[in-house]
Amino acid sequence: MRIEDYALIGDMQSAALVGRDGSIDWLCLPRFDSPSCFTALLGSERNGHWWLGPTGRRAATRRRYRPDTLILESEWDTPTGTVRVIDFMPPRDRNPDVVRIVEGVSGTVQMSTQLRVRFDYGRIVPWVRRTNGHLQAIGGPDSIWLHSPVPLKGGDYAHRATFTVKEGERLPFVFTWHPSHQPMPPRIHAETQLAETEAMWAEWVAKCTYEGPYREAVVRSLITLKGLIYDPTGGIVAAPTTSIPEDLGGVRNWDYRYCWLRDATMTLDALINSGYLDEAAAWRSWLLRAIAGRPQDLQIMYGVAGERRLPEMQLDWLDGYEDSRPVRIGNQAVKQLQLDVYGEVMSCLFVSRTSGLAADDRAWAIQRQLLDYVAEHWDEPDEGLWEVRGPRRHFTHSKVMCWVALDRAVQYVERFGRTGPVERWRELRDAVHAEICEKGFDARRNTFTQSYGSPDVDAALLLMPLVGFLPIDDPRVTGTVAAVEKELMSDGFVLRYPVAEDNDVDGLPGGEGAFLACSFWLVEVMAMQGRKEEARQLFERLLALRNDVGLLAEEYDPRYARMVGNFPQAFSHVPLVHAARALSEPG
Ligand SMILES: OC[C@H]1O[C@H](O[C@H]2O[C@H](CO)[C@@H](O)[C@H](O)[C@H]2O)[C@H](O)[C@@H](O)[C@@H]1O
Repeated sequence: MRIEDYALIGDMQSAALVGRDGSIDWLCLPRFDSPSCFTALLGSERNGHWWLGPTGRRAATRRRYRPDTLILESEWDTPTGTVRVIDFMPPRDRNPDVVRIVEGVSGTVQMSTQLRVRFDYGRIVPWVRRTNGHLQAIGGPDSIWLHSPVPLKGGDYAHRATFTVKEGERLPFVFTWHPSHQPMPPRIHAETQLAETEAMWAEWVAKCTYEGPYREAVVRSLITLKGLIYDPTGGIVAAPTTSIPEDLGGVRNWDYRYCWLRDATMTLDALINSGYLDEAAAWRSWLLRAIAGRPQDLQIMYGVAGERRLPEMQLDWLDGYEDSRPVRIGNQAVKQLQLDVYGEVMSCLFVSRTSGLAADDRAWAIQRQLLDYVAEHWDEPDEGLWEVRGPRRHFTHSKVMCWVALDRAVQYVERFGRTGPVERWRELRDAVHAEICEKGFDARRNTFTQSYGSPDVDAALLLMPLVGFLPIDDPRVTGTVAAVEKELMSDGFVLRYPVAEDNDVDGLPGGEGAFLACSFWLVEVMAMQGRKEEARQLFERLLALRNDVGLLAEEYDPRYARMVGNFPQAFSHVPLVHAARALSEPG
């Protein structure tokens, strides 16, 4: 199944991917980063899945989300009638549930279901038993119950049923996880949960303040971003999946089920600009807990509750998505130095305050500590925002974001009357600016470069005018944008940096697709340059890459005309929201 054949359902603690054929191929419970119980996405059905659809198994005729919700409706037209399956995960009171309601739309349709639960990322075949007609699968710490309107029969380590649904009938299936040492959880009422889930989403969407063009795409992106927030703590995952490859058949397979400071702050920027301040407040509290301690211990990412150890492992029993191995869990990049995150955190906290979030003395105390760290370490080489696994370098973008950290600190003091060594920050800000313009700029080619003295450009340089480092009409910015457009375009979309089998920009073998965030950044830059028509055309080409339910992966590979990388990806949906806003501005 292609990445774009999946839709997302979730309960803001975890999420599932539902294929066009009605198969749930990915689900981690109880949290985003828990071991999965359905892992067909990264292996085969034998690694766990739950299929439900018309007998014979085929792709849905059409799918959609119920307007302004994360409730999926898949419909199949068959020779005997039309059937709809409504899939959702109700926001949790206690145990996580996946609800699937089969609804007869017209005629009579024969349906089938097949359930293979495999705990621990597709490895543990559970012990399955039936109690009062309900099915329980139990293995190690995990247990699930399936309450179904039809009995499922076991065989070949799977459970199956075939049944018919007539026009007007509604048959609810409820799948509930709980820790195996606890008793069977109380059964939920599917239809009540459906009504409540729909009301919850409608209420959330009603708060959206965005009224500009492309509103439908913006709202779908905002709902997707909200679905990536771990509600109990306010942490935000970069994506709900691991190891969907950036290079089909290759090794660029990473676990994104964690809270990157970079991705999370960018997500918040999009939400704050669209009227969602509660999420910013929850994340600021998450941040204060996660990074509490010594500033030198700050990590670039954490678990959703602020966990610090995210050891990277390879799951050798899984074949990988289209043979893309290894499948990894955990992420070794947690140990990297990425200086840009200081600028992203400072900028996000500044924007939160200017947007109306109440002052918090603890937040300012932490910001001062972060500033102390920047002041001491800004001139060191780092791994940069792309998390290269090669040697550290003086990445120009990292230095620019150190400038942002200092700049926002100065503005914070000026605007909100906070105290701090503002004169020292001003001087350092100007010194950082001068060094970047001297060492990060190639006057001969009239472009900033990926790192000091590098022959390459990098799409992250597009952020320079967007963060206010230089004005949009500065000739050095104009030259850099032109260089990115000349050197990094692939089929009209933007690569993050040059990647080829024979170069070593990121220390990894293989190539990759166009990075969607970078393509959206170019839309914003073009709009700022007054190239509105070109910007609009690129934006609409990007919108056309979204799948049938409006979702984007991390990258798009023009070689195969397919989405690649983890899915759906916050880093792609965030700049979509910003780019739409940029297109709505006059001028
Ligand atoms: O491509 C190599 C790196 O890929 C991942 O990092 C990317 O995803 C992060 C989460 O969205 C994002 O913050 C980062 O900017 C991207 O480069 C992966 O997590 C890394 O381990 C890997 O080295």
